[in-house]
Amino acid sequence: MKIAVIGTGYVGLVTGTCLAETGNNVICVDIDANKVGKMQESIVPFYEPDLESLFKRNIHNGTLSFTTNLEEAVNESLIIILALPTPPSEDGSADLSYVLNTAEAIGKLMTSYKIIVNKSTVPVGTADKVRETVANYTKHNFDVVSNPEFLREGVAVNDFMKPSRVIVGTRSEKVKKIFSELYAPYMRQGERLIFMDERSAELTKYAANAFLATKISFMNEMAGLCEILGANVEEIRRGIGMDDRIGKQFLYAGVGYGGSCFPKDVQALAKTAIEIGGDFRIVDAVMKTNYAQREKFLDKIINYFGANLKGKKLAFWGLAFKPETDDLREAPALYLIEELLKEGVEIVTYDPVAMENTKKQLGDKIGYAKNQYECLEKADALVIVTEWKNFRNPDFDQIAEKLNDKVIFDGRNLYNLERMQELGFYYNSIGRQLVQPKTSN
Ligand SMILES: NC(=O)C1=CN([C@@H]2O[C@H](COP(=O)(O)OP(=O)(O)OC[C@H]3O[C@@H](n4cnc5c(N)ncnc54)[C@H](O)[C@@H]3O)[C@@H](O)[C@H]2O)C=CC1
Ligand SMILES: O=C(O)[C@H]1O[C@H](OP(=O)(O)OP(=O)(O)OC[C@H]2O[C@@H](n3ccc(=O)[nH]c3=O)[C@H](O)[C@@H]2O)[C@H](O)[C@@H](O)[C@@H]1O
Repeated sequence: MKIAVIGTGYVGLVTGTCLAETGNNVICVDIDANKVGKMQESIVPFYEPDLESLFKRNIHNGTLSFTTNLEEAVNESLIIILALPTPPSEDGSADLSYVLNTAEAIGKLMTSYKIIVNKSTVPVGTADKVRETVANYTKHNFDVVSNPEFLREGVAVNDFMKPSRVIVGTRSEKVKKIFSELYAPYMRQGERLIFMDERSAELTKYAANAFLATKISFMNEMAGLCEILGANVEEIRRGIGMDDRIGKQFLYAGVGYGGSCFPKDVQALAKTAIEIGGDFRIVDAVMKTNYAQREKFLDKIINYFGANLKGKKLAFWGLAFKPETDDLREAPALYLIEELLKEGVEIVTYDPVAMENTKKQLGDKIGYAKNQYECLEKADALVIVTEWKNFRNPDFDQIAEKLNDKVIFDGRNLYNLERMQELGFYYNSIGRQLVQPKTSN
């Protein structure tokens, strides 16, 4: 099928590449000429594991191409997928200007029947707004489909190629037939393809993200209880996760969820509830807990140093909002760094892939180490914010040797408490007992 994907971010480029991989002809459009130039030279413009080989293969095969020219893409395609940003507006609702401006442009440019697909995360009623907008500018027939995306950064290709489900919001039988064919290569006998009305599809996306965020905030609250009651949140996680009704995933306590989606989508859902005259009390609590969680972690560091905080040097392992991505949007590390800088703390960081993006944001306000051990040189404590694999089993002798004091604040519970006790570290993690070096008397 001939497909245009508008917006080549994490969602658009992965979608375009994976659709090309199964034999479609995909033309990707982006407003950012610099980015398009890179992609035309076969350079993937961001870090996403497993994307590059598919991306290069399909460019080479001629099934994947890039342009800044929307008209060309609209003319050549039957299906036009919008994978555009929907950032939070000042009041917390989703900003639909990218989607609606593009809908207007498509309406003006189209010269035959098109299927306009919304893959961006958008509030209920957006499909209707897109339909109205396009209709204002064209006399040609078209359908508008809500096809929310559930991929995760870091495993995006796998999530697209083997989706847990694909939601297609449409009432058109013609579109259902076309989408059954389009998604057939990614389905096991089609049982994961779910058709519903557009409004339900739009709300399903928010329900999924808000529910996952709720699991995380629940566990973060539980971690707070564990610290006071002398329990271990990792045992609670294992103990409840074995129950299939609860499930093992998204039960990891930490420094609070970040990323470009959970914070904005949970907030947008709360805003939707307010707009219709109600409120969504659970979602409000989820947001509060999430912000409190990173503040609590910050307080642990501040309280440890007390009056001596100013002038201390801290080593940060991890900057991205989660491992396997260079995305810093709403990354808890950035919040912690900004707050500690205000306290006069010196910060040196290491992240396997997010350093370049961090430099763009923070410049020389912080230091950037070549590797995780250089980062520790003469620091007063190590702060772990992202659970990259290479932080999981480090050389503790080097850590002890390089740090001024054997002090670790671990926002991701990477290490075993007994081991840290044996090694003589001060080790402050999440929802587990504080480990302090034994004092000899
Ligand atoms: N990042 C993720 O993991 C997921 C994101 N989503 C949703 O998908 C949507 C897109 O998200 P991301 O891919 O993260 O965004 P992104 O910010 O990574 O990429 C958006 C792209 O659109 C381009 N763009 C902006 N205006 C344009 C225009 N008028 N014409 C053509 N291109 C334009 C930008 O230059 C950029 O390359 C959002 O609604 C998001 O909530 C949904 C599922 C997962
Ligand atoms: O709408 C979106 O954009 C996407 O948002 C999330 O994907 P993503 O933001 O890439 O990352 P997640 O793996 O969900 O992690 C989000 C945040 O939650 C945190 N998290 C996750 C799981 C957990 O148990 N504990 C926890 O603190 C992570 O550290 C991270 O900061 C969803 O998982 C995707 O299904 C969805 O498509």
